[in-house]
Amino acid sequence: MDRIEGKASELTQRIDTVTGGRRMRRLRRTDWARRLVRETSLSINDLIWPIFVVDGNNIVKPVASMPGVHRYSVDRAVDAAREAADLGIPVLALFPYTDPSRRDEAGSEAYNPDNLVCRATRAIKAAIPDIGIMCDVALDPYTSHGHDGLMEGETILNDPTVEALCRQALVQAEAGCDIIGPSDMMDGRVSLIRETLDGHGLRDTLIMSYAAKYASAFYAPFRDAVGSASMLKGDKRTYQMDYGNGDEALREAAQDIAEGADMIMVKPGLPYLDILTRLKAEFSMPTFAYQTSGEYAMMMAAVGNGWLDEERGTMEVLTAYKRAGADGILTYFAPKVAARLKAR
Ligand SMILES: NCc1[nH]cc(CCC(=O)O)c1CC(=O)O
Ligand SMILES: [Mg+2]
Repeated sequence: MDRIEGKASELTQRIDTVTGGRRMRRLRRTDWARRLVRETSLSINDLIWPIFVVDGNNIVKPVASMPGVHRYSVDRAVDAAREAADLGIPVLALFPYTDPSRRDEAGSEAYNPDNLVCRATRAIKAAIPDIGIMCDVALDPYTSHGHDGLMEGETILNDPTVEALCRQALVQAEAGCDIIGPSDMMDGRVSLIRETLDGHGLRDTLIMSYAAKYASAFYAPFRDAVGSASMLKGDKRTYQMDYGNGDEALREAAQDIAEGADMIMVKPGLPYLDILTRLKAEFSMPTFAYQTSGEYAMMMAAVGNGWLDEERGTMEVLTAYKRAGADGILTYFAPKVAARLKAR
């Protein structure tokens, strides 16, 4: 009775008046309450781990601009896949480092059925059949000019590139790749890739299109990792999207979905969370985000300097991706995050 009749101080009365007595901090007081009302949680099932593969044997070679990230020879990529499967990571995305000697103007190594990515796919599938394998479709790891498409003078040709991409997707799918990820941003490629796969009886191979892929400064360390940084002449702004545009991402995604994409992706991630939210709200498709090499490098540089706590930083950022609408995230932090989530 005392408490009910007890008079709060004048300050408390004023705060009760402005808040209507609804004190927001009540739900934040304890760990159990915070966990109870948390709207979004990150799980191991949300993670796709991109790894770099390289020719040779028993090689695990660090990528200088991405502390903690390595290039693996096929045998060691199989070990990485086993580690990923043991952690419960659903999918591994493979990217090849291609020696300059294997590159040409046409990027023809892209559709060599025995190229590095196909060999890695076959080896991983044979050893660990239950992990999903995703392969990038774009010519940049294979071209001597570092572009995603075929070049004529200064122009990146759309239609002849699409033909090459179809051949690339086919050798990857035939090698056992589960998810084809066209990252090239040519027009019409999703539909022609679907047609090619179906025409070869590969109706179960999934397509995750890089639907909204922006011309970004945040790919720089990746280009180092696949060896195209020093090759690249000019930039990719005639095919990747302009970072000032949001509506265009909706039109891009609408096209890719109409053409048969099973899943769509936004890339980069952190500077484009608004795009992620809009695409998820508009299309209700399985929607993914790529936490790019530049985002990874930025965070790891701060971690290396002692300016950012890696565990807290990664959990916060990856959860933010999910809150924004991502069903999953391609992230170089995947194995570390999965190990921490598993240990909880
Ligand atoms: N088409 C190639 C490709 N696929 C994925 C990335 C970037 C990945 C990353 O930065 O982590 C790129 C680079 C680019 O478009 O130049
Ligand atoms: Mg498109």
